[in-house]
Parts: sequence; C-alpha cells; structure tokens
Amino acid sequence: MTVSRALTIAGSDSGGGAGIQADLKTFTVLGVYGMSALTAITAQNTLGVHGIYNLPLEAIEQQIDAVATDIGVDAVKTGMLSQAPIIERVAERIKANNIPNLVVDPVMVAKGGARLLEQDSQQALIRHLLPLATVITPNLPEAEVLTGRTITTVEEMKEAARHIHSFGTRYVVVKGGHLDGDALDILFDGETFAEFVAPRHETKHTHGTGCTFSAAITSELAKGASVHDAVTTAKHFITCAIQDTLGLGQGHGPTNHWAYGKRQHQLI
Ligand SMILES: Nc1ncnc2c1ncn2[C@@H]1O[C@H](COP(=O)(O)OP(=O)(O)OP(=O)(O)O)[C@@H](O)[C@H]1O
Ligand SMILES: Cc1ncc(CO)c(N)n1
Repeated sequence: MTVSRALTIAGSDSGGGAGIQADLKTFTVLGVYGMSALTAITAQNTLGVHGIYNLPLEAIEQQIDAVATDIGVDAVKTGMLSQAPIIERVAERIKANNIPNLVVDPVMVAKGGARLLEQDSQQALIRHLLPLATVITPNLPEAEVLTGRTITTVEEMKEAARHIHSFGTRYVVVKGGHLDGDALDILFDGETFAEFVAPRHETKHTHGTGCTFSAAITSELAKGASVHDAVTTAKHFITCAIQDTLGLGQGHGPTNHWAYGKRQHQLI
C-alpha cells in the first residue's frame, strides 16, 4: 500500500482546535499520513491564548530534517511561525530537503486577538517563504497586512490576490470568512480567478477554521490533486466542519473534523 505523506510545520494548540492538532486530525480524516514539526507551544483554549513558548531553531530544523530524510514528504504546510528567524530557518530546510507542494497559511492573529506573528516579521514571510510556496491562504486581515490595503469587497479581494501573487507564490486563496454574506473564497493562479462559495453558518465555533482549511488543501496536494481540486475538497471539508458543530468550550469552540468523513459515509 502506498500512502501519501503530509507534514505540518506549525504551533501546538493545547485546546486541539487549531495548529498542529487541527492539521493532524484533518490529514487523518482525508486519508493522508500526517507528520509534524512544532515551532511553538501555546497554552490555549476556546477563550484565548494564555502563553506562547517558541522552540529553539535547532529543534525546528531537526524535526523537519528527521522526517524529510527518512519518511519523505509529499506536501507540507506552514502555520504559526512567530518570528523572522523561524521563518528563515523553515524556508531554508524546506528548500534544502526539496519538499514539494508548500501551502503557507500566514497565521498572524488568533481569533481572540493574540498576536501569533511578531509585527516586524511579515517581511520575512514575503521575502523567504512566499517564493517557495505553491499556495498561500490569507484571511482578510492577513491579506490587508500583506498588501497594506483595506479589503471590504470581492473586487478588493481579487486585487489583493493579484498583489500577493506578485510576491512569487504560484496560487493565492483569499478567504472571505471575515466578510458578511456567503462564505466566499477567491483562488487566483496568476491569470484567472475561481470562486468557492458556501452558505455562512451563524456560529461562534470557528476556532481553527483557517488551519483546517489549509491542512485539507495540503492533504489533497499530497495525494496528487490539482490546486483547484484541492481547494474544492478543502472548502467542502471546512463547510461540513463548521456546520456540524461540537459546541465545546465557553468561547470560540473548535470545528468538527469528523463531519466531512461522516457525510461521505452517508453518501455511500
Ligand atoms: N461562518 C462561516 N460559515 C461558513 N464558512 C465559513 C465561516 N467562517 C469561515 N468560513 C470559511 O472557513 C474557511 C476559513 O476561513 P477564515 O477566514 O475563517 O480563516 P481564518 O480566519 O484564517 O481562521 P483561523 O484564524 O481561526 O484559523 C474559509 O473557506 C471561509 O470561507
Ligand atoms: C497554534 C495556533 N496556530 C494557529 C492559530 C490560528 O487559528 C491558533 N489559534 N493557534
């Protein structure tokens, strides 16, 4: 049996809804073998981030090298990379190990407002990681930071996608989860736009939606899907995960990573 292998380079969310935990759950449900390189440990729950402990650069590097040189990686995603030196080291190890299919989720701020990327590190992301990326998946506030422009309409999402594409990534997905109305995401390949729409579900349980969405794209790329098909599946996956809420915690609860698998079984 050959299995597809995906690696997440991201922070740990003790609450299990975002970060490494969300990524590994998503990989598993989508039938991909999941591996992890931790960049930071966060003490976190549905109410907020209570502590952030970055790991030493050597520890991050060793984890990436260990899995890449033995097990192999078909696709990789990055999540929380909180400081410029971490971004630089991660980019260097992805390049040195020739890891294909890089999905960059440019995590900057947690749902409760805590900063997960230090303010002066955005340039490092643009300079070192984006030229290696197959896809970047900013939400609206992240796209605003990357472009320096306010985004309030679908037309402005498209302009932002064009701008971010010029940093060297092959595809850009601008997520419209933070706009009103339907949950509309834009995919730009440098020439044409595609739109992915789902009905907005009224819920406060959206912790880790971005991590889960980008992990689903990574899973599908690991299996050999095109970027367009990977985003189609990821949109379906996150829509199911948001709709079929678990209702956990007192704040922004996690999404339901089983929901997509459950729905597939019901269709069989
Ligand atoms: N209430 C909702 N109903 C349906 N889809 C949603 C809703 N909120 C977000 N989405 C979808 O979820 C995906 C993730 O988008 P979102 O903008 O929430 O990411 P994010 O802000 O990076 O998440 P996080 O920072 O919590 O990880 C997108 O496909 C978006 O359209
Ligand atoms: C560890 C971690 N990564 C990413 C996010 C963004 O949702 C979060 N809240 N925590």
